[in-house]
Order: sequence, then structure tokens, then C-alpha cells
Amino acid sequence: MSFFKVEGVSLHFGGVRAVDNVSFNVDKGEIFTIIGPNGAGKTSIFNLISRIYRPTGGRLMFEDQDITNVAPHKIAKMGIARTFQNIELFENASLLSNLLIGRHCHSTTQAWQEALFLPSVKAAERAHREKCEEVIEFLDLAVYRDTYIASLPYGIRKVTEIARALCSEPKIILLDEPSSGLNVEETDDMAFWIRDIRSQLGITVIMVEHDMALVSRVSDRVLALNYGKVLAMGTPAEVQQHPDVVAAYIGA
Ligand SMILES: Nc1ncnc2c1ncn2[C@@H]1O[C@H](COP(=O)(O)OP(=O)(O)OP(=O)(O)O)[C@@H](O)[C@H]1O
Repeated sequence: MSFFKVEGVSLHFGGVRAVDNVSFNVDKGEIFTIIGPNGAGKTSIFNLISRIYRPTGGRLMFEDQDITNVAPHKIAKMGIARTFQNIELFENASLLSNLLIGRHCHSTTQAWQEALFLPSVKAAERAHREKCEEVIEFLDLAVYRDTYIASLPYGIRKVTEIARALCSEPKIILLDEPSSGLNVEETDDMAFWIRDIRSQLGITVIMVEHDMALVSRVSDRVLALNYGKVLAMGTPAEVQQHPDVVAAYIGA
């Protein structure tokens, strides 16, 4: 069984080929990173996987199921969660409230049951809170649990976004530039979190990242894109030394 597969996927915006016939596989438990100069098509691939965009051609397979036409909310329910390049949290809510929102794809109770506050609703609520507390503990966020997002330092917000994605208990987490805006020490911590997400939680990581030191430290394999096309794929060292990749970055 192949875990996650992108097969000949394209995305065109008018005349712009943001993604042009791209194929790759990601194995279960892998840390797979997509790199490329600005405008290479990295975010477009994330938006295709999370179904924000519908591909112009090709298909996406997850655990041998064709997910090309699955609705975005169902993608989350199937076990694919993501973070965004520009943090997307509710600023005027506590860290814990933001995580509880991240659990909503697991909600099985109906509005009428919630209105009556039935025992099943109380049990579900307790389970949601327990999961959030587990994630808070895992990412060392307990001290910030009740703090409003607006009052949190940027680095903690980045970790909170990851926490929110983890609360949905994903099989794959898509991290869009996890180190952007972080200082050296915070980037160092981020490398540990990324590796722990894989090693301790068994979650597969697909990441878009510009910081090549971080890419080399954590990635099993790297895919390099330019102008929507695959330039190279392999270990971080193989891809970094690939002449087409070197040329793309020098020309960028
Ligand atoms: N909604 C859109 N409408 C039109 N063109 C778009 C749209 N989204 C992306 N593009 C174009 O598609 C190409 C790929 O963009 P994308 O954002 O995927 O690149 P990227 O590799 O993520 O870049 P960056 O590193 O700057 O975030 C670019 O030429 C971009 O201008």
C-alpha cells in the first residue's frame, strides 16, 4: 500500500503553471520537505493537498484512496492537518480555546444534543479537553494554556499553530514554513518538535521550508521545485548539490 501519492498533478492560473505535472510519494513516518525559490509552487502544492485548490490535472492518493475530489473538511477528518505560513489563530481567544477549535473535526455530537447538554456531550467535551491537554504537555505549552494568542510571543504562536493541527490527531501534518520569523534558538527548538512529532507521535510530516540548515537536519527526503516543475528529489545532500537546484537558487 502506498501511503501518500501525488500523481502528475498540475495547477494552472490562466497562463501561469503554478504546478506542472508534479509526482512524488511520501512514506508513512517520513519527514518530506519541499523546497524551491519564491514562486516555485510550494504553497500551491500544500493548497492542492488540503483541497483549497482543485488540480487542473493529475490525482492525489492517500492510503490508496483517491482524494482528488474530497471536500476540505473531509480531508481533515481523514487525517491530514496543516499549519499556515501566516499564522491563522484566533487572537482574542486563549491558547486552550484555539486548540479546542482544532478538535472540531472530531465532533460527533449534534447541535440539539449540545443544547440539552446530554451526558454524551459532556463525555465528548471531556475527551476533547483531554486530547488538548495532552498536546499542550507534549509541546511544553502548559504555562501559556490560558493566555490570549494576542499576548503570546511570535515563536510560541508558531508552536501553538502546530499544537492546533496535532489536536485533530492527524496521520499527516503539513507544515508551511515552520521556521519563518523564528530566531536561531527558536528554530533549533522547532527542529526538535518536528522530529518528536514523527518519532513520538508517529505522524508523517510534509513541510515547505526555506531554511536549508533546518531542512538538512530533519528531512529524510527533499523535493526541489522551480517554476512548478520537479528539479530534483533525494536526500537533503543529494538535492542541495544537484546542479539544477544550484542553478535555480543562483538565478533566483
Ligand atoms: N491564486 C493565485 N492566482 C494566480 N496566480 C497564483 C495564485 N497562487 C499562486 N499563484 C502563482 O503561482 C506560482 C506559484 O506560487 P506559490 O505561492 O505556490 O509559490 P511558492 O513556492 O509557495 O512561493 P513562496 O516561497 O514565495 O511562498 C507563482 O507564480 C504565483 O504568482
